[in-house]
Amino acid sequence: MQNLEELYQLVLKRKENPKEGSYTDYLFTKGLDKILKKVGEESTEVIVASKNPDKSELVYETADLLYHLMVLLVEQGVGFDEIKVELAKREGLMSKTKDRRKIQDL
Ligand SMILES: N=c1c2ncn([C@@H]3O[C@H](COP(=O)(O)OP(=O)(O)OP(=O)(O)O)[C@@H](O)[C@H]3O)c2ncn1[C@@H]1O[C@H](COP(=O)(O)O)[C@@H](O)[C@H]1O
Repeated sequence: MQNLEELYQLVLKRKENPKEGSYTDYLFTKGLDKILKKVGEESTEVIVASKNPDKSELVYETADLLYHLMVLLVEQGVGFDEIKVELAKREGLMSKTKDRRKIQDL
């Protein structure tokens, strides 16, 4: 089982060492426009799946979207750590916002 960072690292490995028959390699070979098309398609599929009472479809489509997002980040040279740093910054911002709300509520 992979976590998201491990998936990113695997995709990065495919970019650095292309493997014949690999779907990831196929996407990198096709290039940015193809990757963007897939991200668009998978995003739409997440939206459609969200309307379905069966949540397993949403889980499946979310996994597809996350994979294609990892491919996009690697293609664009964005490191996984950059996303972690951005999320960490927001954590700080969110707690400050909550603190401000608490003060306003007094
Ligand atoms: N997580 C994924 C993953 N999620 C989805 N997909 C592929 O994404 C494609 C999405 O299906 P679609 O029907 O939308 O697309 P398609 O018709 O197959 O192809 P397109 O021509 O439309 O691109 C399928 O071919 C899936 O196999 C993935 N392919 C690979 N991974 C991970 O990447 C790793 C490396 O995979 P390879 O690069 O193939 O070795 C794997 O071990 C997995 O962990």
